[in-house]
Amino acid sequence: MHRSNILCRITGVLKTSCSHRHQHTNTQATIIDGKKIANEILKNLKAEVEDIVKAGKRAPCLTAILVGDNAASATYVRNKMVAAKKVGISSDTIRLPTETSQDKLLEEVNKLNNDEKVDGIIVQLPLPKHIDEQKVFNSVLRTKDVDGFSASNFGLFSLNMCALAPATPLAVHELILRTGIETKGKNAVVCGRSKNVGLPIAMLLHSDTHGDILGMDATTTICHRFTPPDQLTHYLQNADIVVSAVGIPNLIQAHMVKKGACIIDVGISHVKDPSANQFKLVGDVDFENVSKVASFITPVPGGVGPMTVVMLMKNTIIASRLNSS
Ligand SMILES: Nc1nc(=O)c2c([nH]1)NC[C@@H]1CN(c3ccc(C(=O)N[C@@H](CCC(=O)O)C(=O)O)cc3)C=[N+]21
Ligand SMILES: [Mg+2]
Repeated sequence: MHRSNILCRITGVLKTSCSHRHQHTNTQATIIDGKKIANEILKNLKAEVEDIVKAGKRAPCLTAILVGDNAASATYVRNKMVAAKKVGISSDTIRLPTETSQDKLLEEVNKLNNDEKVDGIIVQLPLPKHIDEQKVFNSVLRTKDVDGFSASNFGLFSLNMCALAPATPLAVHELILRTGIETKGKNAVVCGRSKNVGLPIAMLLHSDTHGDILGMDATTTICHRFTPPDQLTHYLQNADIVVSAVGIPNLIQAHMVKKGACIIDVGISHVKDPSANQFKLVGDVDFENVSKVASFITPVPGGVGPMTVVMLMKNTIIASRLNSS
């Protein structure tokens, strides 16, 4: 009984996607301007913070812990602090040396857990090799875990029960939503299976949209390092939505992409720019060529990155409500 229902549904999906196959004649995808959308949302968040302050409460507060001297991490944390300032969230960065012991880091997190003035805690990744990242994330108080990386938040998220979901998946969700494309019953492929990014993105794409649940009802496939190249191409050619979070420049090429697909590029790689003799930021997607096949595409930089920062601000505001009630 159940099985035949499922088969009917699958057949229905196949019929629909064949008869409505996109006849794209335009040659250029719409570029999703993550930076612009991020700035719009930041304005709304600023108004929310103003309301909190008007109600006589202190402004939400975000504290980041940055271990070591990774230049990229310092940039991302700086971007988060700039965004916090824009919306009126107070913020602080605790810098610890690379050789900081795990116990010392856990102690720092615990201090912030117990500090009533701190609403959100970020422990910036990557951490030095001698530290167990998941152990540190699990030590962050659930209601202050604005990254949503703790086992308790991840578990709740998987069950559609969470208050604090991870920021990059939320960013991807929001960008897809704002394209206005249909996601229900569409084929989505996520490249990359990291616990912080790829897996929770797949969780949002596949899950249902009942009530306040943030799902997208897409048929979702996760590809990863053990997906053979020909299979990766096979899955991608059938995908209406592609989210790539791998960190391999030009992994996603035009011939692999279905015409009219929506492409969300979460990759971040720093590659040497031969013309300027400096490093530049690139995603996983061959942007120039894929944008001739896709219907929507995010640029790197200026796509998912700025939206991730915004979602972190949104989580900090949610956390401030959780912590004051
Ligand atoms: N605990 C933790 N939480 C994170 O959310 C987290 C993390 N660790 N570790 C690293 C990744 C990466 N990440 C980014 C944030 C902002 C940009 C961003 O602002 N990107 C800009 C440009 C950045 C630049 O100029 O280099 C853009 O794409 O336009 C990118 C990436 C958050 N992460
Ligand atoms: Mg980006």
